[in-house]
Amino acid sequence: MLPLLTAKDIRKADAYTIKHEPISSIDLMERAAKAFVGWFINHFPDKKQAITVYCGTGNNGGDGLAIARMLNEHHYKKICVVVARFGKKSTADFDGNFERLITAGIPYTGINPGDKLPDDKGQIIIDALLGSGLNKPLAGDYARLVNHLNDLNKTVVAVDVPTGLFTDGDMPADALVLKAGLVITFQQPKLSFLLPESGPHINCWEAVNIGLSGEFIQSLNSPYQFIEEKDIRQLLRPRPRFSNKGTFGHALIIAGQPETMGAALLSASGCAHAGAGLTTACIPQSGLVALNTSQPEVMAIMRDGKKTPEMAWDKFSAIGIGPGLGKDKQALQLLGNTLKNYQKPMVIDADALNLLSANPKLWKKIPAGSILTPHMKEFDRLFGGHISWWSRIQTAIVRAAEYNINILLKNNYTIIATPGGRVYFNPTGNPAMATGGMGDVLTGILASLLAQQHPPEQACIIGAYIHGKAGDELALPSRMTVVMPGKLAQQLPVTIARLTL
Ligand SMILES: NC(=O)C1=CN([C@@H]2O[C@H](COP(=O)(O)OP(=O)(O)OC[C@H]3O[C@@H](n4cnc5c(N)ncnc54)[C@H](O)[C@@H]3O)[C@@H](O)[C@H]2O)[C@@H](O)CC1
Ligand SMILES: Nc1ncnc2c1ncn2[C@@H]1O[C@H](COP(=O)(O)OP(=O)(O)O)[C@@H](O)[C@H]1O
Ligand SMILES: [K+]
Repeated sequence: MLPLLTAKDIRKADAYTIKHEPISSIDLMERAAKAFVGWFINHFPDKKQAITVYCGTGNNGGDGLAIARMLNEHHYKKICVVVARFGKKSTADFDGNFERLITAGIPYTGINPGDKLPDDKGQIIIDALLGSGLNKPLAGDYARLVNHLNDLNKTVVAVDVPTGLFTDGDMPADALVLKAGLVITFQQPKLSFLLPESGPHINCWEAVNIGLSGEFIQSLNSPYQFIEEKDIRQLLRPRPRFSNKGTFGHALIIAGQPETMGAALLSASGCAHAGAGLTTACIPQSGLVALNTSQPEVMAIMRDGKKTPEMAWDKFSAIGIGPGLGKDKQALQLLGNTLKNYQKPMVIDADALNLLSANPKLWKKIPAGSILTPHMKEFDRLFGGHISWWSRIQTAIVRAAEYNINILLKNNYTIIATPGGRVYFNPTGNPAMATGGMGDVLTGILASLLAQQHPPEQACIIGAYIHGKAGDELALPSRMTVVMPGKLAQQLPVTIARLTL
């Protein structure tokens, strides 16, 4: 896992590294600039392109000056530096790098408050105006400059953080930010890069290691963690040779209405393909032919639409409930009965979440360790409206602890909040997965992993990762715009095999 730090903690990690490595802060800046330049050269190898580096007078600006000098050393011929001197102060490392820039004979233009903004003949803009030190929304001269640069519609490469973007905390929806085609960010993605509010401002980002003390970063015990492939490789176990279907549990998927049988089929398919030993689907009677035809592997318990069928609850190692279930009286009764009769962690999704929102009495019946899988709208129905994704995360932390549950909030970077206060961000998945039925497959995967005895927190981490990874394997190589959920379910055994040692 890659710990994700807030700006405050990043400053602490910078200071610790400077003191204990030890390294002078200007040398750390040099290292950061070098890491940036390494990536920059890979992405933009054409050394004849005109590049303008816009620098503030803080350490982000100091990085910009060092980057301009290094690009010049790498024979980028047309480097132009613009220094925005909008404040009275500058940092010592900015000043140090300014001297080095002058010594290297690189020309620069200074702009002071109220000055006319210079023309820009560059093809590429490097944004080193403000970084993680942003402490208020852009206004005045900064706003004027950023609006001007946005209007130029050039390729912008941001240093560490796009100017105007807060790294964490609530972000106003209308925040002014210098839009970046690429952000080369230091040490770790900033938390805000993983939230939808950053979508309009960042096309893509790359994190480069600048060697901040790993030991110190771990000691901060950040609640925020970024899942990496190696974590999944550690968690997935090969199937033992002496095993049988009983070894991998029996999952029950309670889902579907006559008109939403597809949700039940997709969920059951996700469950079986993710490796449950046995999968049973509790479905409306009218769906039996569809189930038997499309998935002969899955067993059925039929519902007549009137009362909850008799079920031997104990024989199921895990339950997933909700996809396409409907919100009528029978669905409510079925959810109530399930919560009354089943005490092990279960997966609660879709209509089961909507029923829960409308019937808050059910909250106290949810088994400890259960997994709730809302998308944004379901989340807000459960917990009230939110002004930002940051505030949704804070609510998820509180509610996961209060109800002793895992909340898997679906998103481009799906967010998992655990009862112990951890927040995991899942890196896999892509927009080709934004298609109806995709969440139903995830519910099946999660129920399957619970049935296979993965503890709920692990099931969330593995489930979100392999779901997104299967989607990536299908969509990315051929730039497919849509991945069908049924196809994704079929891809799962391949994805899992590739990740199993
Ligand atoms: N040793 C370190 O601390 C390192 C820092 N690095 C760089 O340093 C950056 C952070 O530097 P700083 O903390 O100096 O901060 P910035 O350079 O991001 O900002 C400079 C100053 O601008 C002011 N400011 C904030 N918001 C403003 C606004 N809306 N309008 C006008 N002024 C505003 C603040 O007083 C802030 O300190 C990182 O993003 C990274 O690029 C890297 O060089 C790696 C090492
Ligand atoms: N742009 C995207 N990037 C990554 N994953 C996505 C994207 N869009 C959707 N997904 C994933 O697809 C699933 C969609 O779930 P959901 O909205 O519940 O679908 P449905 O209710 O139709 O089954 C979630 O797991 C989500 O993370
Ligand atoms: K910047």
